Amino acid sequence: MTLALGCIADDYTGASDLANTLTRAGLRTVQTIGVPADDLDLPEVDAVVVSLKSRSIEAGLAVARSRAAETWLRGRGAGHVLFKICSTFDSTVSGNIGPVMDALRADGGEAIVLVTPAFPETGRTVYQGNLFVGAVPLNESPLKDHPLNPMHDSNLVRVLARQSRTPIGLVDLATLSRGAEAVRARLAELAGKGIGAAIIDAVFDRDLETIGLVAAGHRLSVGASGIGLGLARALVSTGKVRSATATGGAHAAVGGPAACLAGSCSQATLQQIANAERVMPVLHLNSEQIVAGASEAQRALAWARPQLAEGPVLIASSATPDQVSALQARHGRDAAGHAIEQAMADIAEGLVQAGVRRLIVAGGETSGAVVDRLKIPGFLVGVEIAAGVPVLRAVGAAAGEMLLALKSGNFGGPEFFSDALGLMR
Ligand SMILES: Nc1ncnc2c1ncn2[C@@H]1O[C@H](COP(=O)(O)OP(=O)(O)O)[C@@H](O)[C@H]1O
Ligand SMILES: O=C(O)[C@@H](O)C(=O)COP(=O)(O)O
Repeated sequence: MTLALGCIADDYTGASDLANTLTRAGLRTVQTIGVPADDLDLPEVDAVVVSLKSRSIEAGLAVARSRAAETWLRGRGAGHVLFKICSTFDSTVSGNIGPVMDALRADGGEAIVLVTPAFPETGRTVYQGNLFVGAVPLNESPLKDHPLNPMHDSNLVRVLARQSRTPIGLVDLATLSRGAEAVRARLAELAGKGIGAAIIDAVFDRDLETIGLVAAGHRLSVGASGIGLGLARALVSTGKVRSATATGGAHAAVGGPAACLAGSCSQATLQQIANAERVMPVLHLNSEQIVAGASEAQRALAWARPQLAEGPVLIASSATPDQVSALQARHGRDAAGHAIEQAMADIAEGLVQAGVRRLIVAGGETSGAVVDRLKIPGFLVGVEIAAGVPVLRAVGAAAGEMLLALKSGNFGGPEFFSDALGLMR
């Protein structure tokens, strides 16, 4: 297998979002969980997205894991590596976008790296280096209340500079609108001043195509699905990849009981859970009990098991920003998040033991904990449920044939759970 594009995603929902985008743009793509073992049977593909759970871990560990993924991808011929981050630039002052970018840049010997979280299809646009989520700047969006990495600054040049060892520059929309040569000239100018990374504006998909053409001439780029789209289109338009329809075998039905788990506390997910209450039984977990070590997972399983034959169920820990802050004030942010993620993993494991073969998980960190517990080494990409969320078919899972959907907290329409179930047969 010789890869046209190697990708390292800092969480599992983000990885499936990118794998979906690359697939739709004509690249045969597989998503792996971590660096694949040598005996994992991967199909012939153009792109591999290695999923890491590295967004919220200690920066040194995120760097080490990202480097291991990079070595594997480059070893399979990937001339370009995309470090996939969140379209809302989820990170903290200590990382992990800056430290990972710095390390991969040093490894690849890149003078300057293009960085953009723009993903216009989901309302993420960047103008003058400021990230907008829909109509509002990042710091006014629901991301200001994220349980793990609240975002309080929409100026990404500033945000990345705080995390990175290199000075950060800007390629603005006016330059971008003059085309690929103008962008290359601006990058050369910035690199000449010792600037090692540049946030690049992007508002429309056509902007991403210009960015993709320029980025494809480099060894590394950093961004969300939008830059993935640009890179994929560049690889197809320059003939480096022959456009494919879909990776074979991703679409067959698996049947069996279905369940949904929600650990995301995003506004979008809270609305989706409220709407799901009209069409399926929903259990709201007691997060205080989970953190106290009580057997909430067993209670949830006892509640779910007798109902699985009747239809799908949804189990949620999701809470409003005030409730999340109150729990964190009592137990600490990391301890609360970790305990709830592990409870979700316990529940997922129990559900699969009870026969569930179609599983929808809302939340990136939550998905990471669940997929790790289920020991799923990789996914093929199936149909798109909503922008950034495909149906995934597990490859090499301990439980055998399974379909999953890993939903970024912020993605999906108001009826996401029903929409997903309708497509996961
Ligand atoms: N009720 C709650 N109180 C505090 N934290 C919670 C609660 N429910 C879930 N969490 C934690 O919030 C985090 C949500 O992150 P994640 O799953 O990545 O969702 P998103 O995709 O919205 O970012 C996880 O660490 C999860 O365990
Ligand atoms: O780019 C995005 O917004 C998503 O692909 C993503 O990374 C999702 O992260 P979570 O919101 O933490 O699920």
